[in-house]
Amino acid sequence: MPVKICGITTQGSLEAVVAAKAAYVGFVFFPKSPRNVDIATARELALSVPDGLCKVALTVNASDAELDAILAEVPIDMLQLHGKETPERVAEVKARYGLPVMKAVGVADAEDLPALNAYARVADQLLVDAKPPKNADLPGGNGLSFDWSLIAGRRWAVPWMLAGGLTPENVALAMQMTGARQVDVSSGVESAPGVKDPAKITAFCAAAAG
Ligand SMILES: O=C(O)c1ccccc1NCC(=O)[C@H](O)[C@H](O)COP(=O)(O)O
Repeated sequence: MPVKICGITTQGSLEAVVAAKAAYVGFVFFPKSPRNVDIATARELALSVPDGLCKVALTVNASDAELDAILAEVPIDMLQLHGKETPERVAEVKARYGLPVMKAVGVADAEDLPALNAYARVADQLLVDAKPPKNADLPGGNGLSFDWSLIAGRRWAVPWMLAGGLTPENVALAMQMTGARQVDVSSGVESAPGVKDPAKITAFCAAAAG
């Protein structure tokens, strides 16, 4: 299933992700997030992920020391950089850790689109997400959509995922309107901030599969 379920914090929700045959599972390392996991918890969860499900570590403007600490303990397959990391920093992280890097880019209007081309030159994947509101506590995971027509029919040099305010109810339309072949969700499969709902995970993956 071309789906990333982001912000998994418990074994129960991880089981739902596995059962729904998602392709990616995301662990959030950002203390302000209701989905934050500490390294020990992430390690325990990641060790129980079956082969074939890509384990993504999501960080925000992380230093080398912070990334070193995560990667020393948690078996991670991909890094998601969700802060203000520059293209140079993306390239540096890729070279230092030898892992695929997905760069999240926030979109609110057409002025945000050129950044996607710049990051496509250095990242392995793009996450095309809604731009957070000004003064938001979180740079992602806000349950907000952007105007999908802004990226309708657009393509980049690397694979990309659509994110931002997706739900089991709107994901099929979002994929149809944008041409996205991969999608990412967090709030849209929760019953409360940080609390994943297994039934919504199942419904989301089924709706994304078409
Ligand atoms: O999810 C978080 O709490 C989070 C915190 C800090 C940076 C990024 C975060 N989430 C990034 C994601 O990949 C989300 O899945 C993506 O922004 C979509 O979120 P949502 O609109 O809630 O589905």
